[in-house]
Amino acid sequence: MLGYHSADEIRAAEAATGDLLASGVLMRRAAAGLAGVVAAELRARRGAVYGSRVGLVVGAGDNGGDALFAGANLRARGVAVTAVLLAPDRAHAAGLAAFRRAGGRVVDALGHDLDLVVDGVVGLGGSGPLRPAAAAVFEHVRAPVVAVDIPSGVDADTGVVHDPSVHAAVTVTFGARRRAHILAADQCGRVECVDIGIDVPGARMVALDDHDVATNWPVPGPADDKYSQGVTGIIAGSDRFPGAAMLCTGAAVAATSGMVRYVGTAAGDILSRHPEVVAAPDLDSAGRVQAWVIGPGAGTDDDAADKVHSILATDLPVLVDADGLTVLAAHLDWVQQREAPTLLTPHAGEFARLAGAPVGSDRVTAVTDLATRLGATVLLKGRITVVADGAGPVLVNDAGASWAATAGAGDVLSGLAGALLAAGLTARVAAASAARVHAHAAILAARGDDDTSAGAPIGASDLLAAIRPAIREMRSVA
Ligand SMILES: NC(=O)C1=CN([C@@H]2O[C@H](COP(=O)(O)OP(=O)(O)OC[C@H]3O[C@@H](n4cnc5c(N)ncnc54)[C@H](O)[C@@H]3O)[C@@H](O)[C@H]2O)[C@@H](O)CC1
Ligand SMILES: Nc1ncnc2c1ncn2[C@@H]1O[C@H](COP(=O)(O)OP(=O)(O)O)[C@@H](O)[C@H]1O
Ligand SMILES: [K+]
Repeated sequence: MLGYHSADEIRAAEAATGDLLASGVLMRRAAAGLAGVVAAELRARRGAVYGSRVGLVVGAGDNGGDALFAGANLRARGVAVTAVLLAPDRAHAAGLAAFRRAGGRVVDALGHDLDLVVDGVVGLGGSGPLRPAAAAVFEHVRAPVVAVDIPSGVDADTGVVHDPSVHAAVTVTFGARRRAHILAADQCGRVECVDIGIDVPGARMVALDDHDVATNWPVPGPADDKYSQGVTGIIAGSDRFPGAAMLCTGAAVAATSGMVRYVGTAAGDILSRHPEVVAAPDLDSAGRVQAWVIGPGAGTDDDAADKVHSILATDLPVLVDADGLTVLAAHLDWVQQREAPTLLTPHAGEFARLAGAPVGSDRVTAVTDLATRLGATVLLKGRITVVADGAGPVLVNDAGASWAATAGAGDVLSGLAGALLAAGLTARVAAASAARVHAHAAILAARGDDDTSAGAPIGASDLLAAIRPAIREMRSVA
């Protein structure tokens, strides 16, 4: 599990070091770590550090100070280092002196023959987009960028990527990861965290890793039978959308052992593809389950609404998705009154219906607020999945690729997460674990049989077929 911290948490941890901060020791450590990563990057990209060319873009604060001290360190390793100072009068004085002493050159514009560019414009102190002077410099940069702390123009806490902003190949951070490092993962590139000897508190934002997912994933034990592992109930599909029921039910079958029950009009299609599913025409004859998934392709008419109401009136864990969420938007009290766990899995449009306003740029706060208001766990879909229950740390998952942005992929996700709920995982862990396996399955499906493949577009059926391989791969690391 990796933690991600807010700018305030980092600043407090730095301040708590007292002298180390005031004397500049923290900055020297940060700069030494930064120079080490830049050197390793040069070695990897061109085979040698000595004789390579690095450009620094230096802002007015300590972020620029890090870059200048690192520049001095790189000079000592035989790197030709030039620096553009965006605010020459306010550049970090000690850093600039060290840089000059080491033979670094201050220039008006970066050369075109650089091996790497270091973005030391702004870090935690930044706000808004890159300002025009900085943007003008980066407009001509073709070399890969190593960002100091955070790519400039990216908000440290919300991960909002302003325009313009820096797109980094590598981001080097200090002491602990910032929230932007996962919320704007694509903009940050590879993130390297350098130890500078600060103590950060437990993170309020975390990401499960493959090992966490694998150890939580329910698999049958010696004493298990088909009932003991939790039976998943699925209410999905309609005459218009039978496919949603197939995808959702198929995902639940693939996710866990035990049993999946299905209620709805797509029973014929489902049984022909998944004969292990136990289907029933209505709720009364459905049999017992340990968690329900309701909504994918299920329609929004009165009958569909009645079903959502009845299911939410049970004391079982319930996952509501898709059409179920549209129904729910007019009856939020059905969720607010519940004692049992409720997991809602909206995409941005469904989120806006539930919350009464668009997600906005601060996705984490928006999801946390809705979860708190409803007393439910909310999973907001997208490249970066955000899961909040208003109580514990927010769980975030970076899909790492966007192949899952395809119709029906959400139905697969709800089947997966619902099966984990039925197996007894908490709503937050079920949601985050499902998101991670779903994302990995999308990558495997896009890659096909060829490990080296750059990938090709997939449909949700391909994603479904890759669920088991994804679980296998994750379990093999645990
Ligand atoms: N405090 C410490 O001891 C340490 C701080 N460190 C570095 O210090 C950074 C924080 O330094 P500061 O608090 O001085 O702040 P920054 O250097 O991040 O930014 C402050 C400066 O950037 C300007 N600025 C703000 N937004 C801008 C934008 N969008 N475009 C262009 N310029 C903009 C501001 O006017 C201000 O002059 C961290 O991110 C980290 O890189 C590290 O050296 C680790 C130790
Ligand atoms: N840009 C993206 N990158 C990665 N995954 C994405 C992206 N956009 C959407 N997804 C994922 O794909 C699925 C889409 O779900 P959804 O929008 O509900 O589609 P549908 O209702 O057609 O199934 C979700 O699991 C979501 O997290
Ligand atoms: K930066």
